[in-house]
Amino acid sequence: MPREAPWVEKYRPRKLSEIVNQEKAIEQVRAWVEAWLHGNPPKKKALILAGPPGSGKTTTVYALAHEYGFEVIELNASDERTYEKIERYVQAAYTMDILGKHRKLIFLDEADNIEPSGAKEIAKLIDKARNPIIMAANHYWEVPKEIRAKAQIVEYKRLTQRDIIKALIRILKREGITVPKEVLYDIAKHANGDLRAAVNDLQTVVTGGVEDAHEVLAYRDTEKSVFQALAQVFATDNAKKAKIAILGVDMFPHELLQWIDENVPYVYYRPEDIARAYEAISRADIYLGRAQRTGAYSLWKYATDMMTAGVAVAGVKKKGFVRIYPPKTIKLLTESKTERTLRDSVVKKIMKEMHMAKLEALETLNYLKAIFENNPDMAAHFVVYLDLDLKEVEFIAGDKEKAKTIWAKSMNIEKKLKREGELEARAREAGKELEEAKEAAEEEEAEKAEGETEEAGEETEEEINEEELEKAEEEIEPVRKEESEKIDRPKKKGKQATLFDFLKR
Ligand SMILES: Nc1ncnc2c1ncn2[C@@H]1O[C@H](COP(=O)(O)OP(=O)(O)OP(=O)(O)O)[C@@H](O)[C@H]1O
Repeated sequence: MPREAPWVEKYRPRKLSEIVNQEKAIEQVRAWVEAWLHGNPPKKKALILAGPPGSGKTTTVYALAHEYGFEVIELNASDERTYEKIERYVQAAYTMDILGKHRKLIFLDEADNIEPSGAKEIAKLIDKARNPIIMAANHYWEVPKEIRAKAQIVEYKRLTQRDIIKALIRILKREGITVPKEVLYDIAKHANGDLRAAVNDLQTVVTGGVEDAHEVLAYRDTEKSVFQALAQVFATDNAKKAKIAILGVDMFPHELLQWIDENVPYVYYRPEDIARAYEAISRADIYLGRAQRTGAYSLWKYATDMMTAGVAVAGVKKKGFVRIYPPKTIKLLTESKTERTLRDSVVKKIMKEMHMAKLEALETLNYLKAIFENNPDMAAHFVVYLDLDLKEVEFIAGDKEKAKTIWAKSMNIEKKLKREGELEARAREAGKELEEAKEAAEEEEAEKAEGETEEAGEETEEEINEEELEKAEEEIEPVRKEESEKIDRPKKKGKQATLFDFLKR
């Protein structure tokens, strides 16, 4: 069955006037481009359209080209050969030539991704440009400053939920379909100002059946970045772009692998391409297995490179809209949500108690899983140290029976610690008594030396003092003994504690 064109392309506005709620930006772009066309190139020969994803920047460039008769030369800023390519085009005449070819407009997307090393050269090219250069960026301040200095900024607003709903209704009318109002509200809310995300969600919901809409959107909310990241991985043939796409996805590599694994057959259609993609996946799987067995987590990087870049370049992709499916192995939505919540709460505890950054804490959690699986005694110490609850222990151990054993052991440690606390208090008390007895004895000694007391009285008092001393010594002895047997706990506060603090013991 041929796949339908993505609605984000099908319904991309062709005219500047159709672009929603960016009037001021459009006005600035028009004035700038008209200056070029009137033979009076603006002082700043480049524009930076800056604003959130899915707010209409790319759409503006193409609508502008359409209205004013430009040919768009689209270049990607992260491409290593960008400089060479721009150089080729900036010097081309911008007026229509006698063969009736279009004027050229250079569009440099992701200008916040330009290699800093090339920024100076590109800035020089802007000075020499004979064609309009328009750049787009989500983060204006991440565009290299040499380039910012040469370009005029045009700001794009984040679209409101109202703008998004209006745009979605327009699409539905043209498709001749209706969708319940609540679903539209839900989509607009989840989109967070990104109309591209909203249109993709609408198409997903309509294709998959409106009855599942709420579930799909809820899933999408928690897994937002993975849907977006995978759509990017599967849309590119560029290894570097595929690797960059998954940065910031809050997931372990083996989870991500399941997602990629699930979606390969929907992206490729030729058997040899599917085989190549699975070859990359199985190599990633081998790296992950090795990392798990040996603890060499640096292998994660190779694994993620294989599953992203390796899969992205595996062959010819199907054309059109890519719907990303969640892996079947992550069964019920609720289950995965609970697991995620548990994982987050454990990671937070590791970060707090061990003074670690999130990434490090995630890695530590991996070690903890191995410890909980193989060494219940050590695991029990971690339970106490991190103040984990039973659910969290079950999550880390991955097995209810193991979790019970660890939990019972941790209770014993808690009890011991509690006794230790009491003993410490008693030792402090006994120490105090000992001090007092010593002081009294010393006083006595001094009095005796001065010969100011009677012999009989001296003896009685001396006997009492010695008795007190002995009693106090007796009391303190078991406390000292217990003290020396006390469980060693790594210091909680101050310097970052590592797993090695435990493993060294
Ligand atoms: N202001 C808008 N008016 C109408 N449609 C819009 C608007 N903004 C975005 N869209 C729609 O959303 C989709 C994505 O828009 P566009 O490619 O222009 O986003 P962008 O701002 O360039 O995002 P990014 O920074 O991610 O490249 C397009 O299909 C377009 O139809």
